[in-house]
Amino acid sequence: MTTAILSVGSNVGDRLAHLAVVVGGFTAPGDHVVAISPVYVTPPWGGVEQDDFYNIAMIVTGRRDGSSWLRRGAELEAAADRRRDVHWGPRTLDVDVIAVRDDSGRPVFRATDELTLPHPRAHERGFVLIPWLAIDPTAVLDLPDGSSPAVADLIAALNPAERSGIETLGAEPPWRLGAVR
Ligand SMILES: Nc1ncnc2c1ncn2[C@@H]1O[C@H](COP(=O)(O)OP(=O)(O)OP(=O)(O)O)[C@@H](O)[C@H]1O
Ligand SMILES: Nc1nc2c(c(=O)[nH]1)N=C(CO)CN2
Repeated sequence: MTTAILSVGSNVGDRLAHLAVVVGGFTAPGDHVVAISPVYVTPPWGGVEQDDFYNIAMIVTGRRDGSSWLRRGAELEAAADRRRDVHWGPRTLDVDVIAVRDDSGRPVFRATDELTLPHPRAHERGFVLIPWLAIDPTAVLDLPDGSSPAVADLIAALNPAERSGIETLGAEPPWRLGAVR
């Protein structure tokens, strides 16, 4: 049994419906959605001019290792007709595995092209950190060097430009809001 933090984003088509594919997508025996953040409207990160994203963070548990969380994310991306065109460009659905813990709560580290854990750019992305903090106010990002910066401190350390413009969506999403654990 592992616990994963997922970051989910969409900026093409029906953004809420695409996020809902992931919210409802952990149906295998043993999978459990522990928490879902509010939906945040976030300006595009990474320098490509494109529409705003809707982003959420989720905490999920299941009988999966890191690769299996990544594979399930890719299946759900495919269900939303995700195409890989422009690097950091527009997409119907993107599922990133931010961090994984084993059943003893120990962080899982990986450094392969297929899967790097924790996600190597998580610490610099307001669209990942702000939703994550909303469902786990004591969250830390365990790093391979042994440090564990608090997500709240990583947000405080962001360039204000990386933080500004990230707002919760006013409308209620089509699933139950908030931390569910
Ligand atoms: N922690 C991770 N979460 C998701 N994908 C990862 C991770 N580590 C490595 N990858 C690999 O990254 C590849 C490219 O992913 P993708 O096309 O979604 O990149 P991106 O979302 O454009 O950029 P970024 O990786 O910066 O979020 C995937 O095929 C996957 O194998
Ligand atoms: N705001 C925002 N910007 C992004 C996002 C995202 O999910 N949200 N995903 C990207 C590719 O991983 C690139 N840029």
